[in-house]
Amino acid sequence: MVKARKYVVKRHFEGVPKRDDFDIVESELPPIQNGEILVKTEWVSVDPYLRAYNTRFPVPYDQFSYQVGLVEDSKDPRYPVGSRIVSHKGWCDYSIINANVSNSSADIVYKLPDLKGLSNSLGVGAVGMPGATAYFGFLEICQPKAGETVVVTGAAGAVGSLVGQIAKIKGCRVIGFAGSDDKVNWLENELGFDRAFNYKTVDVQKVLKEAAPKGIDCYFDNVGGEISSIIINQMNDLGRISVCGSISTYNDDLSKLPKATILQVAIVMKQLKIEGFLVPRWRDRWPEAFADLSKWIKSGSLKTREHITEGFENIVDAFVGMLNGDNTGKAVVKI
Ligand SMILES: NC(=O)C1=CN([C@@H]2O[C@H](COP(=O)(O)OP(=O)(O)OC[C@H]3O[C@@H](n4cnc5c(N)ncnc54)[C@H](OP(=O)(O)O)[C@@H]3O)[C@@H](O)[C@H]2O)C=CC1
Ligand SMILES: CCCCC/C=C\CC(=O)/C=C/C=C/C=C/[C@@H](O)CCCC(=O)O
Repeated sequence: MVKARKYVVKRHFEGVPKRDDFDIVESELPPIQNGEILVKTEWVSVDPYLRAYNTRFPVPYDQFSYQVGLVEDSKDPRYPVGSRIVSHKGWCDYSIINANVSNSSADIVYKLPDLKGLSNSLGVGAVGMPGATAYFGFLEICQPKAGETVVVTGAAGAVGSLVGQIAKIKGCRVIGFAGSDDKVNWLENELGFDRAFNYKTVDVQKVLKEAAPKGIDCYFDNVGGEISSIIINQMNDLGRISVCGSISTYNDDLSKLPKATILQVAIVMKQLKIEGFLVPRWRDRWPEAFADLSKWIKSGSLKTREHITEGFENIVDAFVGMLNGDNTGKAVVKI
């Protein structure tokens, strides 16, 4: 018998999530049946969508998220003992998975991609869902061309740091916004962003006029809110905006936020293309992204950084820390 622990969300979050919004539930797992695998969690992901999706589910619910795990027992020949998988089993230390049974779009399980000797944690980061988000959300929606100017918000995070570097690989000029001077230094001095700014301390409109004198062709929007309105109003005709997320509002009551009428004139007059997306749209094609991303990481043209929290009992702290901006690069928890 294996003793397993999992986080259960017991009440909807109000504002910033709290440790007391969760219970840790312990149980003894039964022996596995035909078609099942027993998985020991090694890396757990904490992501903004866990906050954004919270009110969509009745409580209590098991906290889902991506994780990388080691197969410890197997009655499914596709996933032998000793192999590693990525699943959406979330914040638990052991789980039993039947990859043949899918009750919802959240029942995700696939073999950990070939990481060519890189850390397995990349399976929930640059070679996982956030990597696919940056790759398809930017390349498919922005359709960048060499020489164009690209702006990225949330630029020092899991998705944003990859988008900026992919844009450089495609020959674009890249400007990033992030929430601390250390993050700005990392973007400019290690990742090769042409310019980066601390959105908490600069006049965004002013620095953009100076850093993008020819205007902005592509905007990858991770944060929403006022900064996005300022950026969109400085876009060139026929510019493309990929709306990935709006983390600046995830802890807010949306009914109390101002409406963004100021954007509509810019969208019409500049003939902008603005498109939101959810990365599962391209799930069949994620392996394409993973092949390019792992190749770029191995060759040194794409750099990754992780903000690692240790310990199952510290997952909520890691989650809240990520929402507060503690992370540079991908926030992950080592179990
Ligand atoms: N559409 C889709 O399919 C997907 C969308 N996403 C979205 O992409 C975005 C980035 O996700 P991810 O890379 O995983 O997370 P990050 O690694 O970027 O972590 C979140 C970051 O958000 C920033 N942040 C927090 N509050 C604010 C605020 N009020 N204003 C501006 N920035 C803030 C913080 O950085 P800082 O210090 O710079 O403020 C923090 O580090 C999110 O909006 C997420 O929901 C992610 C995956 C899939
Ligand atoms: C059990 C619920 C999850 C089912 C879908 C399974 C996997 C999710 C996935 O791969 C990635 C999802 C990312 C979503 C990101 C959304 C945010 O950026 C925007 C959310 C805004 C909002 O809904 O308020």
